Amino acid sequence: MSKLRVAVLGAKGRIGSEAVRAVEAAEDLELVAALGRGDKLETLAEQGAQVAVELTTPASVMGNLDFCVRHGIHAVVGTTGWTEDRLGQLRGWLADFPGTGVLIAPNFSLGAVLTMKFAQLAAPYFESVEVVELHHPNKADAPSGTATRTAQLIAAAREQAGSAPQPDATATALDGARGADVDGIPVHSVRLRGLLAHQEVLLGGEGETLTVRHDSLHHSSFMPGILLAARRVPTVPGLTFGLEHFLDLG
Ligand SMILES: NC(=O)C1=CN([C@@H]2O[C@H](COP(=O)(O)OP(=O)(O)OC[C@H]3O[C@@H](n4cnc5c(N)ncnc54)[C@H](O)[C@@H]3O)[C@@H](O)[C@H]2O)C=CC1
Ligand SMILES: O=C(O)C1=N[C@H](C(=O)O)C[C@H](O)C1
Repeated sequence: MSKLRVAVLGAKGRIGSEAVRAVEAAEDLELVAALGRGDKLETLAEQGAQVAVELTTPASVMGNLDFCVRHGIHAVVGTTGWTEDRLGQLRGWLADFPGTGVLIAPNFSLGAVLTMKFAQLAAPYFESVEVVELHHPNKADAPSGTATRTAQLIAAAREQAGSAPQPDATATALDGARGADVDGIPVHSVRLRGLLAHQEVLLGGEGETLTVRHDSLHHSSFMPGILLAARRVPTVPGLTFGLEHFLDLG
């Protein structure tokens, strides 16, 4: 059986370099390109890449995906910075190339995907919900893509359940003291040497709290999800947001 031809974009980065090793080690995948900043995207077409794993920066991801979609190269995207505007633009490109699949995963680790699911499930049953994400200090964006997505899912679950607004008597606060507001859910970002990627969802009700916590201790935690997505994305045309849809947890 022929191997799936995979390229990695952002191949010299923290997660990209781990992805290069993971693709090389997978018996059913062939690494046909490993591109860093400044390398020519044409290499993807020249090398016959079928799937591009995009792990770059919010500033680079749209240009890379524009190229991939126009060349019928499926994409698995871990890069953060997704807004409704960007998603709309990407959907527009995909509409012109209907056979092409793009998966955007705010987080490729199974534990993080389950954290989001558990938080979404629990959110309507508690009066208060806040998200704390903790990352290495080299991370460029805050809040994390995972925390943003988690808060959006929590907010949607609470709206659907008709939950009351969260109790909060704060009358004065220093800027930032109550975190960022993502769809009404406070999200707090910690940047600390020694950490990699961690998240807690704190839920509070009368006389009880529930904490859902996940820790990525090494970039290897993201690799099974990336490999699964690379294998699956050619069979799922259009835009998919969230690895849970490829895990049948959707
Ligand atoms: N979805 C997930 O599970 C995960 C997502 N991420 C996200 O992935 C992205 C990268 O994270 P890190 O590896 O920590 O950052 P990093 O800064 O270590 O790596 C990014 C790399 O992309 C390169 N790059 C920039 N523009 C490029 C272009 N046009 N073509 C090719 N390479 C380009 C940079 O030179 C750098 O080597 C971030 O947005 C981060 O939040 C990180 C870990 C897990
Ligand atoms: O930059 C990181 O490291 C990570 N980025 C993603 C995010 O912003 O959620 C995924 C994970 O948290 C690691």
